[in-house]
Amino acid sequence: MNREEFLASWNEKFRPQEDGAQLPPHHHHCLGCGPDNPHGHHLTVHRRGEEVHATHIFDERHVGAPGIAHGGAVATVLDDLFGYLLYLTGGPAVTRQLEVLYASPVILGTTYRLAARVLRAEGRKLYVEADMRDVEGSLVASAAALFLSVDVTHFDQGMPR
Ligand SMILES: CCCCCCCCCCCCCC(=O)SCCNC(=O)CCNC(=O)[C@H](O)C(C)(C)COP(=O)(O)OP(=O)(O)OC[C@H]1O[C@@H](n2cnc3c(N)ncnc32)[C@H](O)[C@@H]1OP(=O)(O)O
Repeated sequence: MNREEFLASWNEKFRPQEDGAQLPPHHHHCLGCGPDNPHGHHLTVHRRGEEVHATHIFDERHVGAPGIAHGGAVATVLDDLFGYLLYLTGGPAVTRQLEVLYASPVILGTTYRLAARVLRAEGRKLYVEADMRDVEGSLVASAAALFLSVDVTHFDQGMPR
């Protein structure tokens, strides 16, 4: 896929998405959600009203302390989930600042439920928050982030020359 096709395919993702819809991966090799990334989390995300929701199980590829997910892997999933809110806000943005609260260990092989929402938008700034809970509903992690909207040409910086 050349540069023009790549950027066009991303623009296409920002069409309005119905409530309940499964949202498209950012791209096929995205670490958070790309189906073709063997090291990735393969996150599957749905729109639920004005939130985005996912269910996730961390595995041995994400290990930190034995049997427990690495904090960076947890942050990756939360950050990627924030990236799905962009389908609701309607345009590309990138993480400028991310803060994660680790409330309790995230156990490998265990199902967790994640939800993210936009708190407010101020010009280019998008303030977002997310939580991750076990199936009983107890909080295991939460995150707050500032995303800044960018033009699609921002992503040109990473395109092969
Ligand atoms: C086609 C699209 C595809 C979409 C897919 C995308 C998702 C991909 C997958 C998603 C995966 C998940 C996501 C990922 O992994 S995204 C990947 C990780 N993130 C990045 O790579 C971003 C790297 N950073 C940058 O490129 C630049 O810093 C950006 C572009 C973000 C801003 O550089 P720029 O030069 O443009 O901006 P600025 O410095 O003039 O600042 C602008 C304004 O912001 C204010 N400000 C700054 N900091 C703070 C702060 N902490 N609290 C409050 N305010 C703050 C600042 O004062 C100013 O305000 P004002 O003076 O204007 O009022």
